[in-house]
Amino acid sequence: MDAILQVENLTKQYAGFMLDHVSFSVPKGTIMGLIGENGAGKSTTINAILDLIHKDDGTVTFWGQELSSSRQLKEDIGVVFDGINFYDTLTPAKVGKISSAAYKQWDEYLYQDFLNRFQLPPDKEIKTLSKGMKMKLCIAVALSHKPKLLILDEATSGLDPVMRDDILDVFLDFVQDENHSILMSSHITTDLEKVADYITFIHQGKVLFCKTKDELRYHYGIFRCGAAMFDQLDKEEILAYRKDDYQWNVLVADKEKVRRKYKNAVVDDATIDDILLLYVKGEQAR
Ligand SMILES: Nc1ncnc2c1ncn2[C@@H]1O[C@H](COP(=O)(O)OP(=O)(O)OP(=O)(O)O)[C@@H](O)[C@H]1O
Repeated sequence: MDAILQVENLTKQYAGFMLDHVSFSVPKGTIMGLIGENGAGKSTTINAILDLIHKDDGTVTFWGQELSSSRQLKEDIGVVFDGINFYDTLTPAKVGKISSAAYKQWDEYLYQDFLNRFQLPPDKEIKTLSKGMKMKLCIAVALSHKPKLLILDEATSGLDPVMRDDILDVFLDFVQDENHSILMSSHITTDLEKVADYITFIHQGKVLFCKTKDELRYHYGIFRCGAAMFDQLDKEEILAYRKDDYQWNVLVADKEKVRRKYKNAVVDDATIDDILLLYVKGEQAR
């Protein structure tokens, strides 16, 4: 697997929280979704990857190289956070001018195209833009310096569904070039269901799993059953479970096997939200 980004044993200790030996990699031409409950450690992971916070341990390599002061690496990585970091009195046009001086690979034509596509008025001060417009501006800037890797931390959260859909198409276009990849954290798991190739689930500072989205979609399922059936279940087949008022909801990694083994079993497909909820709010079996 040819990885653009490789994270190995990334560790960061805060009082009351530890990012604990987080490892995953983002292959070329793919989108990696980072999911997890509030406070799971997604932003800490992204900040440590980008060297914005000091890591206690672990290595992060981009194209097989550790992030250093290398200017080229900074050109090659586009970053968007949930929050704007441009001065309020700038306008999108001025941001373009500043960025063209800051980035060797800046493509003004592409930037103007994004301003049009995202319906961003070039001459309005940033302080007068809505949250979603500011977010679109950040995405336009990140893409216009022609990075090879985009790192997005909750970058689509302020956007309405129509604009999110447009932006997701932009992301899918971006990874059509097989030398490009995206790492994106999001609580909007339906967005990840649409675009991600892989999902890394961080729970309480640890990677719970890193899997292809198709494995989750085609193999994971939720077995709904009563107490008697639950007691009979082979515990090896259970990933996590939770009891509600009427039944047991059991997350299984191979829904077809369970369907075959337990006749008349009700086994639903599992969405990423279902998986997250069962792991976070339920009991983990192994
Ligand atoms: N600078 C800091 N000092 C101390 N603790 C911190 C600091 N930054 C983050 N934390 C703690 O680290 C933990 C993980 O936070 P982080 O922001 O990485 O979570 P997250 O998964 O991105 O959450 P959310 O989905 O809410 O954005 C939290 O308990 C948070 O309080």
